Amino acid sequence: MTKYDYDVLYLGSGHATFDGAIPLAATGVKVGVIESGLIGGTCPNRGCNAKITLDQPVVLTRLAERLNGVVNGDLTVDWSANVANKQAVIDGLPKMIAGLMTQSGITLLNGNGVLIDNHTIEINGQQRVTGDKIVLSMGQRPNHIDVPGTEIAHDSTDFMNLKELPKHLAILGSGYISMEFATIANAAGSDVTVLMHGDTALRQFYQPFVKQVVDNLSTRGVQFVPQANVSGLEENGDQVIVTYGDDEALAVDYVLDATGRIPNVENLGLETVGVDYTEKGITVNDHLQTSVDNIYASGDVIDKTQPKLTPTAIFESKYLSSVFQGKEVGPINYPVIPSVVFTSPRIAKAGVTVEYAEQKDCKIVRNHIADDWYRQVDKQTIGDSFLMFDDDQKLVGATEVSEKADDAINTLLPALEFHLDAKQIGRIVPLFPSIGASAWEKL
Ligand SMILES: Cc1cc2nc3c(=O)[nH]c(=O)nc-3n(C[C@H](O)[C@H](O)[C@H](O)COP(=O)(O)OP(=O)(O)OC[C@H]3O[C@@H](n4cnc5c(N)ncnc54)[C@H](O)[C@@H]3O)c2cc1C
Ligand SMILES: NC(=O)c1ccc[n+]([C@@H]2O[C@H](COP(=O)([O-])OP(=O)(O)OC[C@H]3O[C@@H](n4cnc5c(N)ncnc54)[C@H](O)[C@@H]3O)[C@@H](O)[C@H]2O)c1
Repeated sequence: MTKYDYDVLYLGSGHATFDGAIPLAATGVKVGVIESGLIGGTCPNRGCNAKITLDQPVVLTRLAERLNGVVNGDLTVDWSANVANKQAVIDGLPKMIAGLMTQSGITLLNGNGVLIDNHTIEINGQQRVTGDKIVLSMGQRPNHIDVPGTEIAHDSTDFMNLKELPKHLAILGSGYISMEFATIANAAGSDVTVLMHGDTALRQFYQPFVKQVVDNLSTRGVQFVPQANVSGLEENGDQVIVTYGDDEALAVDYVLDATGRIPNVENLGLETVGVDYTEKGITVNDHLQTSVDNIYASGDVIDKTQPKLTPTAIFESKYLSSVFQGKEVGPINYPVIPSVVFTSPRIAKAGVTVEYAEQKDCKIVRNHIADDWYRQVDKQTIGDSFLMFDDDQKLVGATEVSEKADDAINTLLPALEFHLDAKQIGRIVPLFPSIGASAWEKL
């Protein structure tokens, strides 16, 4: 019997918590989860699930565009209906996730938690609860650009809730959110200007592929302003004047600040308790343990080299769950974590990058996959992939730009993660015809 209220107490209820906390509680471990906002956190409520629902009509209109003449009639995206559909898809998720948690025996505690000592969290300055072990999984929040008038700009959550599409939209930054939302807004008819920080969009992805996406968006009317150096935002009636560059000004109806996300580490008592952190998040060792022995961290709030994505948060929460069940004693051993930007076409990647492979003299195979007969079924014209192999001819990296890049990279993950050799690859028989078959035949 523990002398604490809970064996494990989590701060935050996103993927960094619930994927591991649910199986943990199901084993009889006493688990509490403190959440100040919507249960489930960013991904289901204002991230992945919401965004991919808004993106679905883009996929459909692009498909209809490619098959024009085979399919007749112009498709248009109704923004308000798209937002309403998104809401209908995600509305039930907090309740569903809360149900899974409580059914497994987790106690949900509503409110803002602050560490008082290494075993105690105070909720809303009133109730105090204790845990033998504490897991910090507070995630991140949107950055606000540091210029006069920054409060006029909106974040991705605001944007996804807009009832009406802005006629002219300015997006600050050219990372994931900027490029995905530029794609969605442009397809729905908005006049989009992307004000870039430097010269490159989507720095984490292979730049020749990024160029194909940027060029495609440009032909569709999206304006990209490199080195924009935004210096201020000012309201002018219904419009916002964005000043940038050498005294240039742009009048728009709406500004989306997509200049990154910052970890939630302030005003949480971390200093009081002695939990170390940097501006990139909480410092952990290879057991996801913070500088305080009984306090762990999981998900986006960690300062780490792995991408701050849902699959990483899920893997970390499951790892901690195993540690707390006494199953796993070794350090965390991250698998290959893929990433994708849901533009149209999409860019996806996993394993070593093309640049790394070039430096290391790996064998690099380029495939112009738009030539594949299966990609011609829906008339894909943009489609390239690079496959990187080590000296033993084993796949160590892959990246693709295409409408189906997410499916193609997903399908290659077993080869990457388990270093499959030619004989093992020969034992994989994908469904035919499929993206899987098309991807495996290149190995
Ligand atoms: C617009 C957008 C689109 C995205 N799309 C994708 C995608 O397509 N694929 C992908 O893999 N990733 C995507 N991501 C990233 C993904 O959402 C995150 O990596 C993931 O949600 C991280 O989970 P987490 O549990 O670490 O943090 P979160 O889900 O952010 O959960 C943290 C929780 O902690 C709570 N909290 C914070 N402080 C306190 C406190 N003091 N007391 C109580 N509760 C607190 C918060 O309210 C929140 O609910 C996207 C993100 C955004 C913003
Ligand atoms: N498909 C996905 O998996 C997906 C989609 C959306 C978000 N996410 C996650 O959410 C995170 C946040 O997304 P994001 O797009 O906000 O961040 P990001 O890090 O991808 O991009 C931030 C952009 O803002 C620019 N920038 C930074 N400081 C600036 C400044 N002062 N002025 C102007 N521009 C500036 C950067 O150069 C970059 O282009 C991502 O890093 C990712 O972890 C993932």
